[in-house]
Amino acid sequence: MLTIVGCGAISATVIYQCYKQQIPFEVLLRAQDIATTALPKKCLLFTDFNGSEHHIDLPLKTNDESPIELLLLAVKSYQVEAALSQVKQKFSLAKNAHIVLLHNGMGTVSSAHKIFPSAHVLLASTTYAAFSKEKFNIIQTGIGETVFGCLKNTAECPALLQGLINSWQQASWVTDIENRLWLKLFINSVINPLTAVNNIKNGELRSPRYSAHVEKLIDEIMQLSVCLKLPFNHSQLNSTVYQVIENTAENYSSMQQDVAHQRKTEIDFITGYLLQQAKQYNLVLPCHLSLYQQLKQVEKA
Ligand SMILES: NC(=O)C1=CN([C@@H]2O[C@H](COP(=O)(O)OP(=O)(O)OC[C@H]3O[C@@H](n4cnc5c(N)ncnc54)[C@H](OP(=O)(O)O)[C@@H]3O)[C@@H](O)[C@H]2O)C=CC1
Ligand SMILES: CC(C)(CO)C(=O)C(=O)O
Repeated sequence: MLTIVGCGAISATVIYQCYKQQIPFEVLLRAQDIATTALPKKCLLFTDFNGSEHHIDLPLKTNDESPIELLLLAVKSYQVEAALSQVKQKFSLAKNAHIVLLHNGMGTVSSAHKIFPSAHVLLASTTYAAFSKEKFNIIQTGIGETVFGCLKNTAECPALLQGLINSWQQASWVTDIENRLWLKLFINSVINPLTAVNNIKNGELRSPRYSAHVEKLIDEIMQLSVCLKLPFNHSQLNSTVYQVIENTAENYSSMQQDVAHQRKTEIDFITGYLLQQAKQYNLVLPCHLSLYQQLKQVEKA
């Protein structure tokens, strides 16, 4: 059984996939969310990319009768540690259980190992897009690709997860998840804070006004990429960043939206993680550091 923590934009995307393909799943919600009137009849309203509405019953996990075999967390990176601690307080994990961390940014694996030392930690990344209109009312805005894998490529895909992947045309198990997460983090570290501090859509980064700044951020990323022995080169990274800017030109980045709605951002797990890694190689990344500090000021205000 797949156990899914929360029912936000991306977890609902996975819940919808399970519902469509009749894959057994259960959902772990906070006590206050179960009690709230915002969850009528324990049902999720999911509007798919074509605009069709689906009322999906949420089978809630409320007791510890059967230990968790496969736990999927698609929560904000800064919520991972607290969510895992809450799971640990109430539920047990099966021997050989797997935990899948699906979020933007990096740096949560150590928390998962600390809280559940004997579980296998898997990672995932998605380019699907969705947002919460309100609690348990999710609108899908983009169909993308979801990849799953294991750090250092040391484990095989567990059967339960393979079942989900087999039924999901736009999902796969990959052997280079770390590189993919780094690439996503590099892209996010350019687009997200720049659009957030300047309060602009992604597409505005194509303007000459921002090109020198984007160039400097990419130069600094390349210095870290070389230290980490990642297989990226400057022109490839540059064209990938501009391709994502082009593809999402009309969108506001998640960080711009978080700032606009006065929510906490994932900056500590994107630029913060980048700076932390750079420090280990005595690398200073002045442009990223300055953008990090600006974002922190904006977040505070
Ligand atoms: N939305 C998107 O289009 C995309 C998002 N991502 C990434 O995916 C990750 C998830 O994003 P998204 O789905 O948008 O975020 P959401 O905030 O919509 O979803 C997270 C959900 O998990 C809930 N939650 C958090 N902690 C717990 C807990 N301990 N117990 C139960 N529920 C919990 C949250 O509740 P509450 O709100 O009450 O805290 C929220 O409903 C992020 O890293 C994001 O950057 C990546 C690609 C696209
Ligand atoms: C790719 C990008 C920048 C799209 O907006 C994104 O992942 C985000 O907004 O978090």
